[in-house]
Amino acid sequence: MAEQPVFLSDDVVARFLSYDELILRLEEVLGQFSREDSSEVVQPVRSVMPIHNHNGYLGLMPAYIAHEDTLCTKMVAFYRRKGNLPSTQATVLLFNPEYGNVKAVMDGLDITHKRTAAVSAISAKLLMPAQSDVLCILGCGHQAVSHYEIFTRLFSFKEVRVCSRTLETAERFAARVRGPVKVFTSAEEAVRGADLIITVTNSSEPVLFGEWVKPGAHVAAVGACRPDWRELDDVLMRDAVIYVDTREGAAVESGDIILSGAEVFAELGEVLNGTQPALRNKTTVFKSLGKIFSVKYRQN
Ligand SMILES: NC(=O)C1=CN([C@@H]2O[C@H](COP(=O)(O)OP(=O)(O)OC[C@H]3O[C@@H](n4cnc5c(N)ncnc54)[C@H](O)[C@@H]3O)[C@@H](O)[C@H]2O)C=CC1
Ligand SMILES: O=C([O-])C1=[NH+]CCC1
Repeated sequence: MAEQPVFLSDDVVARFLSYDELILRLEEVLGQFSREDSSEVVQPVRSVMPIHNHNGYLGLMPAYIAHEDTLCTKMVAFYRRKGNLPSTQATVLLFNPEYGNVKAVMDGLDITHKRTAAVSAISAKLLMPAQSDVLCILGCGHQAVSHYEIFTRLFSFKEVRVCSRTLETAERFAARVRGPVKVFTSAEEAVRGADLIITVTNSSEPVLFGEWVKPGAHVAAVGACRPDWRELDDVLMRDAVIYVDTREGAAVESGDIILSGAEVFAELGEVLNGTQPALRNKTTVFKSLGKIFSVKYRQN
């Protein structure tokens, strides 16, 4: 009989996750995923089901890495709502690939926050202007915190600006993070002149407009993960070079790509593999949807 799965709570998972390890691991997996001749990393487009009564969605995200025999899935529930209820919940199951039994059940919230921020940081490493002094974060929720942590750890900015839907949320964020932050009440003022812009809102309408964006800036667009949701306007989508985590996912899930008709230039993994260039001198957008995901867990 199979052993009982272990359960790892969010605080235990948080203790195991380091940004440095995550970046190395995600660069490896993004590259493997994007190799045309490779079935090493199998990750179908997630299936997403609406939770009608609660303005939410449940997404199933299975992944299999053949060369290391890792089989796992994340289940993520995400909501568009105001107030104190959480906007995302996630659980990760790690399987024994030979028998199909579950070896570990992990709370997936910290994984979701840190993994997403780590992939955005990889996009910035590849695509942000060589001289990047000003970081602007639009949206001040959970993802904003993990993005702030990793971006200020990896890069040196002269100024970090934030703006959210309400001044109160932005001020709460500024009080929570360690380090200087300039709170703006106008998104336009926060964005103008920024070298790197991160959108981490739960908005379904554009919050970032091409007219505001400095030529050559890099945008990591993390919210708007539904085909009818937007964070970026048509002008930005038309003028920027668009990078994604997976082309198939972008074609069915990203409202910014589908509704603007923008063409995807490359997957981040293709840039990491050297098969597509990092056009650092152009205005670039990395549209993140959250696909590349895999878990290794050693019981000892
Ligand atoms: N791409 C990916 O891999 C992932 C994407 N997400 C998405 O990222 C987004 C953010 O997630 P969380 O931080 O967990 O959500 P959250 O609910 O903690 O924070 C959302 C923030 O957006 C702000 N906001 C809403 N409308 C705004 C507007 N018009 N202008 C400025 N700020 C606005 C809210 O005030 C709040 O501070 C969500 O859309 C979520 O679904 C979440 C996980 C992974
Ligand atoms: O990958 C992820 O966890 C999510 N993507 C969109 C909402 C949550």
